[in-house]
Amino acid sequence: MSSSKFLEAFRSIARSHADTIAYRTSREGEAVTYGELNRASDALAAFLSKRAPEGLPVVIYGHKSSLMLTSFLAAAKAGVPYAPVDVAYPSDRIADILEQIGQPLVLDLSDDGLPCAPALSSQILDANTVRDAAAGEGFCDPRWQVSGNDIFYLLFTSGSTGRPKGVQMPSRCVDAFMDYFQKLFPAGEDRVSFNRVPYTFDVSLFDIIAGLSRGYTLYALESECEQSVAATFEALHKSNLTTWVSTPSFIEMCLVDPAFSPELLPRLDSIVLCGEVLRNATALKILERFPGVNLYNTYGPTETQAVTDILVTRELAEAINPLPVGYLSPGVRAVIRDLETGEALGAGETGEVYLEGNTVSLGYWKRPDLTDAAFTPCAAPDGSASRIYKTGDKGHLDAEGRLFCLGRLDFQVKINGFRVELGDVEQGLASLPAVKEAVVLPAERDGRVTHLVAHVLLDDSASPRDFRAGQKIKAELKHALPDYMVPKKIVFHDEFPLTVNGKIDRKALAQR
Ligand SMILES: Nc1ncnc2c1ncn2[C@@H]1O[C@H](COP(=O)(O)OP(=O)(O)OP(=O)(O)O)[C@@H](O)[C@H]1O
Repeated sequence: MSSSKFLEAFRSIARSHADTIAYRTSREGEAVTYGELNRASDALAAFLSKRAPEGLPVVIYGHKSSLMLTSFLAAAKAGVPYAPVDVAYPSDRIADILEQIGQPLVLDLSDDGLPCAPALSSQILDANTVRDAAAGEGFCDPRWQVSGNDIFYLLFTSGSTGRPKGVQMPSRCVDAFMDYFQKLFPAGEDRVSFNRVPYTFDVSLFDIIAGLSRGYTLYALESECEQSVAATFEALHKSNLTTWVSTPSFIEMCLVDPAFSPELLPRLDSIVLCGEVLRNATALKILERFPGVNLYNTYGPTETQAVTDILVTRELAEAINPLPVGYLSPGVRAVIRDLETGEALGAGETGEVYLEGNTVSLGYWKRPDLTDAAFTPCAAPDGSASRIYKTGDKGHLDAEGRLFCLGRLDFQVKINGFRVELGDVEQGLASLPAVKEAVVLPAERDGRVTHLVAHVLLDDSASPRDFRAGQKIKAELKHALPDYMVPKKIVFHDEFPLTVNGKIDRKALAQR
């Protein structure tokens, strides 16, 4: 009988470490053990196996809670794909997702209820109904569980580049991800990982898949804590964290406060970052603040899950700028293709990154057009059917096989006929001594880019942020970049807005 390696690993931990806490929050007394999580997800799986419409994913709507985790596990045990939807999503986006899936069963685990028409779902079950089912005695047949090419989860991309697309991730890919990334989650007593990232963002799979298969306690922040840095720090103080998981932007926000230190997190020994560029300055600051910690840069689009990792040392961060995103997981291969000809390029040559291997998704839910545009069928080394994913990222491999991601190709614009990489302008700005970080956005009129706007954080937050400061930055930038790449407008900020996933929110910045 084929099975899910992840579920087997989780069940085995639940037997050997039944009393270990699997999930807890900063709220006193809010915790669930591995034994309880296993039992509750078995009972809910029995319920879902009768209630979930055949062939459709079940939508799990809510934020962070043990009931969310119970529901994910229950769906996988029942052989039903799950699609997490976060309460932070706007209602039209939620409606779009329900419509795209097509009348799914919805587990509404939110406090305020689903903010869109009930007619978009076949049935909506509230948190109390789900809790009652999870507290029941239903028998969970191990033969129901997802395995092989069965869809384990359906994650909708953020839609920053258009309408959200449902990435279908098969069970065998989740197993391959677990097999590889368990190494960042070494077994040990009382290991605690930071469950900060929303479940709708694939970076959360580090703690859900690698963490839960290793007996880690996932530590989540209550929603109220997420609203302020002071409350976040108070919660972190109670966390006992050993393993940090977040985007670089989120840890940068924490680093601004000197209280973010080993005194706050005395047990922290690993930091896993993913989802965005890890700047050298940030890496060095982390290593200075947390001496002895293992800092990992990891990379991967939702369509492939994370596929690279590298231990970032002080030596590496001082020697190579920008930092590599890492070595590829052994089941995955990267090919760099020329942007014009599509030809495969050699080491050191920059082009578009294509990924192929055992964690590449099957494509988008009910969108064969988009799937065909981004995925090419191919044969895996063992002869089985596989796919190559066209990432839309610019990058190169070095002679050692390390991958470098140099930004998204859709961050490329044309101004007066000149092709400009926004990432190159951002790097030019960030290399000026006065600039800590920069995001460059195109300003458009009638569908044409007229000029660039630079959004800037200054290294010294006390220095003046007036017209003259902007002129000075532009003058300095002209030494490094051609005139057409120099932004016309400089906007200073205290901090950049972040998306719910913890990435810099470029859409929100464009409104400022
Ligand atoms: N370590 C990293 N360094 C640099 N860039 C990274 C890193 N990790 C991820 N990325 C970027 O994030 C992308 C993956 O993020 P994600 O799948 O969330 O898509 P997105 O482009 O942010 O938004 P959307 O959901 O709209 O597609 C990668 O393709 C890459 O551009």
